[in-house]
Amino acid sequence: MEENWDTEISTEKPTYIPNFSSLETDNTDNYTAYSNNDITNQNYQSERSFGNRGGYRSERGGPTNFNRGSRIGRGRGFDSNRNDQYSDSSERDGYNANEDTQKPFRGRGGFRNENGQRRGFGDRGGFRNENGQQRNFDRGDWNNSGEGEERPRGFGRGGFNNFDSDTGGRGHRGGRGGRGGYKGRNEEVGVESGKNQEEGTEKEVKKVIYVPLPPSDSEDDIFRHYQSGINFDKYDEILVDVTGKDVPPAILTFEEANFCETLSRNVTKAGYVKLTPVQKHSIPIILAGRDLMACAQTGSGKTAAFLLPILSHMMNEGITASQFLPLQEPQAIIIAPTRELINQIYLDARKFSYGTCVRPVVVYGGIHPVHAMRDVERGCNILCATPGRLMDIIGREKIGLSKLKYLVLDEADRMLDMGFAPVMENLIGSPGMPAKEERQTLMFSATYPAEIQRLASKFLKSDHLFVVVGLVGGACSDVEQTILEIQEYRKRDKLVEILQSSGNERTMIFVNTKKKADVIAGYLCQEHFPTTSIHGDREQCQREEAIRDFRSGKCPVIVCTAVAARGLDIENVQHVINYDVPKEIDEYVHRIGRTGRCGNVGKATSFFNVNEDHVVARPLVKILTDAHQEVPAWLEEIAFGGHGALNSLYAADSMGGEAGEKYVSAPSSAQEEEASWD
Ligand SMILES: Nc1ncnc2c1ncn2[C@@H]1O[C@H](COP(=O)(O)OP(=O)(O)OP(=O)(O)O)[C@@H](O)[C@H]1O
Repeated sequence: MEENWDTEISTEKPTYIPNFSSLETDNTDNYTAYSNNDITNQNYQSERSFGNRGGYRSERGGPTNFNRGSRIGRGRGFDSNRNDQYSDSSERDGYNANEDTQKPFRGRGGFRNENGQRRGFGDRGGFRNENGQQRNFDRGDWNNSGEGEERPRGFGRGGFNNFDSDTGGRGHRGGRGGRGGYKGRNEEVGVESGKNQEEGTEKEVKKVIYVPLPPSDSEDDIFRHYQSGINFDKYDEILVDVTGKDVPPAILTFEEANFCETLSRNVTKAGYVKLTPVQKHSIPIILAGRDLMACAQTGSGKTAAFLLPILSHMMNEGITASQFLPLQEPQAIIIAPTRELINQIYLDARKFSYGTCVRPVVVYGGIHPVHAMRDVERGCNILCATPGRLMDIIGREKIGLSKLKYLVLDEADRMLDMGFAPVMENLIGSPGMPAKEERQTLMFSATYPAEIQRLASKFLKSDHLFVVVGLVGGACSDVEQTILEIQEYRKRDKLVEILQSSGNERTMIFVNTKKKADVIAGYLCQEHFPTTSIHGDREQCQREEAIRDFRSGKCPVIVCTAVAARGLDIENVQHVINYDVPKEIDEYVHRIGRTGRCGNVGKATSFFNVNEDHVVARPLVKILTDAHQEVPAWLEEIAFGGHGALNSLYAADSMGGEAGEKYVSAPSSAQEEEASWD
């Protein structure tokens, strides 16, 4: 799990993504992975980095020269010193993440891929290890602290440092030479000392170098929103069920919520005129001080359902942020499973608290920890955080819990599933965390598996309420769902065919593995669809750039893994394509919920490969039926017919052969590598 500050440093190797610029005659990068633009306020100047010289072999086996003869391996560097000043690097300059010096590291950049092709993101500069000793990467040092050993490898100049304690020794062996070192995702590049420079503590800090651009302060940008759609009023027809005792009556209008003037003004400026059902029921429940578990379909306004009553309380109490206190004690903590989602929630909190003294702050993995802590120090009433960062910042005693009144878990079922539950347990057991009787705990999601509902009660008061709008786990009814039965080897052509016929529609394509995300994004670029991608192996700056490019329409196609399945609210996503059907039906519901939001209509197409996906056939039929969608006869047959026959009928698929050929079980691509959450 990525969110732990330390494990984050030690994640897997980044996936290589080719630079497709040479495919375009005008030499513009469609694939934003390593676009030649200045991609962040970090002033990355990666003009010549990241290329590869050789061809890129497509899955079909044919060599595909994505980047013929691009200028590579010169390692023009970038400077992320704290003042965000661009280091006027020479062509060989490397990368400087040092906060105290502006001296750029010299990079002669080189990195060989698995085929021995040279790539160009390198540092040639020295590097100090945890003991403050200079380590010289020039000579191919390799330190894998996961294995506690140090051994030289054939890295040419430069080295590779993998602090991965979990995946240590994963054999990044050989073939990665070239001048300059390869910078592992979160390694301490250019850090003078591995010690924490804050307050002289001895705790080791593994440096993450990304400092995101502060969001725009312009009122227009803060309140920018998209229009609710033609089906917004139909939300009122959805049945709502509230379980529990002494249920506060629902409100029907914003006026009934009795928000203070500033909050009401902000709600209006955000374009909210009418409440959605989840808001009608949740707002009075939260205002009444009750614990809540709420379930409502994707895109139906759950974020405002918890933010508005919390902010209303805070504003009525005249809460103001205390600036420059080393220990901040927020009144509310909001947790979400992915970086992009928590950032989005933060932006909503900022919007609704605009013009008040309530200060929301966001901390998440992949950004510079010192930057995050400084931001917290400036005052923090609402802390929006991913789980690992939250625990870290609490552990560093930058955040105290004594004033905590609201604990919100967005995507609560995800926050309580096996991946995050231990962190959540730690959180509620943290010193100073008010007992559940003393705080208000709020959980929101579109899906709640039964076992998660049971687990949730551990976090909630016994008199909590459960609001269900529609069906628990039901898909958004505004999304037209199509399931296509298709064999694996035909998926790509089908994808291209769909994209060609859909013009410039903003499309999210979901796959089950990070590697596949790269491959499909690359393939689409090659086919001249401006495409970007987001997955857990991409650097945070690249992830954010990918979302920016998709939002702006610069890249109307984005290939995603599960990191983008939940919560993201992007205007005008017209089509979601499940290139791979997810292994869990709840994820299907979240994925297709990236379209058809806020009363707008959308469509979702899923490539159903019987060999891989038969296990979800039955729940999928239920989802389609509940959402009044057409259920293909063949899918019903798979769901409810004898499955034994299916194996032989469809087995040949994975081999690319005719049905009826001898079946050889191939490992599921989804098993190969589960898409990381962060
Ligand atoms: N009452 C409202 N009037 C107009 N727009 C609204 C209203 N409530 C929410 N919205 C807008 O609807 C969109 C979807 O809201 P939100 O992201 O909160 O959905 P969600 O239910 O949390 O979805 P998901 O389950 O995918 O996380 C947002 O753009 C939000 O600003």
